[in-house]
Amino acid sequence: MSSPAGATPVPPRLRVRTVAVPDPGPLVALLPETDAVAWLRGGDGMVAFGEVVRHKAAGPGDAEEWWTGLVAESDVESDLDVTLPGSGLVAFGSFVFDPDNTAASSGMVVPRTVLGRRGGRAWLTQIGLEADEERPAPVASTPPVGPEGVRFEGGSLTPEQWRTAVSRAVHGIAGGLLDKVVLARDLVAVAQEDLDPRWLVGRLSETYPRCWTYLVDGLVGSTPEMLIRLEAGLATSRVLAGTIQRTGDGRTDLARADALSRSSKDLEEHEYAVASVAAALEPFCTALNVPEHPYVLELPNVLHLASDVTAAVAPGVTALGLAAALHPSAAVCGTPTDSARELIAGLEHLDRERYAGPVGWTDASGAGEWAIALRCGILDETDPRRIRLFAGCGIVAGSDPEAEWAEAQSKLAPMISALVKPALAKPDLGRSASPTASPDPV
Ligand SMILES: C=C(O[C@@H]1C=C(C(=O)O)C=C[C@H]1O)C(=O)O
Repeated sequence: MSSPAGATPVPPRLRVRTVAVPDPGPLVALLPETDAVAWLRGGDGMVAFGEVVRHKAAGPGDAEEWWTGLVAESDVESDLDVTLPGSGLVAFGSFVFDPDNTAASSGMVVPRTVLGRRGGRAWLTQIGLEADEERPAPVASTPPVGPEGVRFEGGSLTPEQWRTAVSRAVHGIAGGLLDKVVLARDLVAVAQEDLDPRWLVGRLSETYPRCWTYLVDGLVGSTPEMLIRLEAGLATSRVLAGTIQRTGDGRTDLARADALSRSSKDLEEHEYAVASVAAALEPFCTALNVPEHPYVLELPNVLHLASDVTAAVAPGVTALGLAAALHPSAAVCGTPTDSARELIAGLEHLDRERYAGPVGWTDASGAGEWAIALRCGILDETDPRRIRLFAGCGIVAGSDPEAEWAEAQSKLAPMISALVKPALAKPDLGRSASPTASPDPV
């Protein structure tokens, strides 16, 4: 079932049943071969399958309106003794980066079956139209198959053209046109056989347990950046900007983390991103906490400057509503937003589609998580052997095109490693290499 963007059809009546279940083991092993949805982090999360309702949304704001109507019409029963975010009625979605410059579309899907785990509790939700019969519980499917013979094709710009685009952006910044712009590039991977997204989800979630690994409508990746998570009135945004590649040598990486936390170029780039998130959150909050200094987030491939912005939100505010207000942040677009968006359209020569847009889920209470779709690829709908990978870099006055190229390459590494056997990525050490480390509350 679907509804065109902009129309307001009568929402269907949904019957939703959530029951507590014994620990189902690794969630990723339960993904079916088709119609699979995944949202995983450190063993917790949700896997979902089947499709009861689909909504082609114009953006998160329109999706919020549609969702409110659907929730009002649904009949939800749960035997859980506590309310677990994500249990009961839930929808997953992904949104394009720039609706004015894409051939792709945004959408939300209500799955038929959801298996979730959080903090040692597991649940099963089954969703159907009122007239539907009871469905049997899911059974494990065949094991995922790794890709063979993957080759890579160049993206929409050659390396030289992309570096020239970066130089032009630096020039524009020096000329006072704008302060920061994020430029992305793409790379196409082609396997000998159809790609199995479950394999990619498995590899990504295993290698990047501190990131949010997602699979929604052929968009697959593992992002370290949380646009907005809302739970029990508390909103959290993990803002990243400012990056340095890891070398694999502990001492060198420690020195790099130290250098990153003192780099004026990276701190400036970070400041724009934090300011954009704080300004967008402000109207929805009763209290807002913006850390004064970033910490260094350590991932297997890169180190990032990171700030966790937290806010107490006013009653009635939802995760989707906040995502609508926050996207696009300066972490993936630039400052000022409109000039950056215009420059991106002029310089990138790339349809970002859903790369760098919000991806995540909402539940009936309005709680949810909307991450920024980074470190990802979009499976080709017409040729399932192909996937387009994306990565971008924040460009400020002090950016060097050669260094930005290398940075984008290291941001492509998670997807490239997941596609190419055996594993290339190093394990996540699960701690910060930074002398300015802070705990990991998100
Ligand atoms: C744009 C990407 O990443 C963003 C840009 C960063 C940077 O320029 O330092 C860091 C994290 C993200 O906010 C990407 O991964 O594609």
